[in-house]
Amino acid sequence: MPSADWPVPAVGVPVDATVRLPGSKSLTNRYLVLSALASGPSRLRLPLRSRDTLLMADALRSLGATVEDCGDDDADWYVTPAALTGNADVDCGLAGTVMRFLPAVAALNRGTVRLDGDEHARVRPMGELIAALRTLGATVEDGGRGALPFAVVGTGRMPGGSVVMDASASSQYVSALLLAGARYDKGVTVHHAGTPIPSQPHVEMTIEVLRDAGAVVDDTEPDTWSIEPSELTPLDVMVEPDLSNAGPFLAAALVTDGRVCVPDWPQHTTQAGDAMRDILDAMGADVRLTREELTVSGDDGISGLDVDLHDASELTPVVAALAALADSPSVIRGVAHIRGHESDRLAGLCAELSALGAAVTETEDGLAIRPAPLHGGTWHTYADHRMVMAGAVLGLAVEGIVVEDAGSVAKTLPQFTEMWEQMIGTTG
Ligand SMILES: O=C(O)C1=C[C@@H](OP(=O)(O)O)[C@@H](O)[C@H](O)C1
Ligand SMILES: C=C(OP(=O)(O)O)C(=O)O
Repeated sequence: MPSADWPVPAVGVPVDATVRLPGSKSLTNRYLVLSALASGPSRLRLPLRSRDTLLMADALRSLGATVEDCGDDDADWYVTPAALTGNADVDCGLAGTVMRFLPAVAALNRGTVRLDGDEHARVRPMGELIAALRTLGATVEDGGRGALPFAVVGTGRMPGGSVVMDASASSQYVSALLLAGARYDKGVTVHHAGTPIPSQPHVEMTIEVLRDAGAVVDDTEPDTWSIEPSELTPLDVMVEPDLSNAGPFLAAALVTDGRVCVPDWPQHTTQAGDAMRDILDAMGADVRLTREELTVSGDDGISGLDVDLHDASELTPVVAALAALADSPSVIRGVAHIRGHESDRLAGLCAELSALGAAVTETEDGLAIRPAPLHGGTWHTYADHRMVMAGAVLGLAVEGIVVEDAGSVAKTLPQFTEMWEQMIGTTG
């Protein structure tokens, strides 16, 4: 994995490849948290091993849980919970799931947990979650910043109860309180008050995995979620492939008029990345899902589209790259909050696509992209894995794209550049 610049290999012929994706980041980190809070050991089969999930495993270890390799090729994780106790320093890296989920777990710990992360992690939104944790009974020392770094000072139990918060900056605030909430004395009721919560499928994912662990969750009222206090049962789960990480590979089929097949695409899933099937279809691909695999084929260019990515905002960089290569203009809406993702994705995509020759306008909640002939150049990535993936998609069609700091893709897919080169290498 290059940590420096990556000249994206151009491809002269249609790709024709089967690409097997490692496990979902969002599922792996939820399963890790639930396993560490469960009443006995759990087994996670084929979890994702990437920077975000390794940081989560380390964070839970520092609170007392054991996370060990097991299974064929040591590909699985065996997680043994323990009483959460002691003082710890947690590195959140740039992982939203660690910086949001872990404080809600740390509130159950007896001792002080100090959390910090990458430079950009310190500007990712946290304030509403910190305030909500305080309302539910936690002591959080943040020097009034409402952001990393901060410390959670725990007594070994957390009262819980009801809280109103504005989760319009990130669905992860709601997921965090629910994931830990079954272990709070009174459980948790969260009511969201604000503009519509983004990335709603991720909340549905949280509820689904909690129910798998025996939790009782009420989601019948709009914008309100309640979890009863209860034990969590140990898990034995196979982690689905990461469908958001599949996005750039599937996009390659459309860009090159080729064919890309992803085995084990789930028939039912709460992963937001599943939305890529409809997006690719709307952009002109032939998309077929069978029990065994998803196959995407392109054969006649790329159509622009008008799409609301509020529910699947992590797909924005790759969809924007496709839009810049399309035959007609596109509008991406509903993603104002991704200014608070790993980088300010709206500003970054606008600057980088414009620098290659596209006509891009940043709107209040998205991007308007008018394709134009693109030229090569450095694609800056702002330490953002999905910017690396977007640069790779552009490089399929535009000669001379150099993706800066491609190593940051390790956040969710350390093997990305090797997989990409292999996909191109399997071309006929
Ligand atoms: O809970 C999760 O696993 C995630 C929730 C979403 O966050 P936001 O609600 O902040 O968009 C998503 O974009 C992120 O990649 C993963
Ligand atoms: C937004 C993302 O990640 P997170 O918020 O989990 O760091 C992402 O993976 O696109």
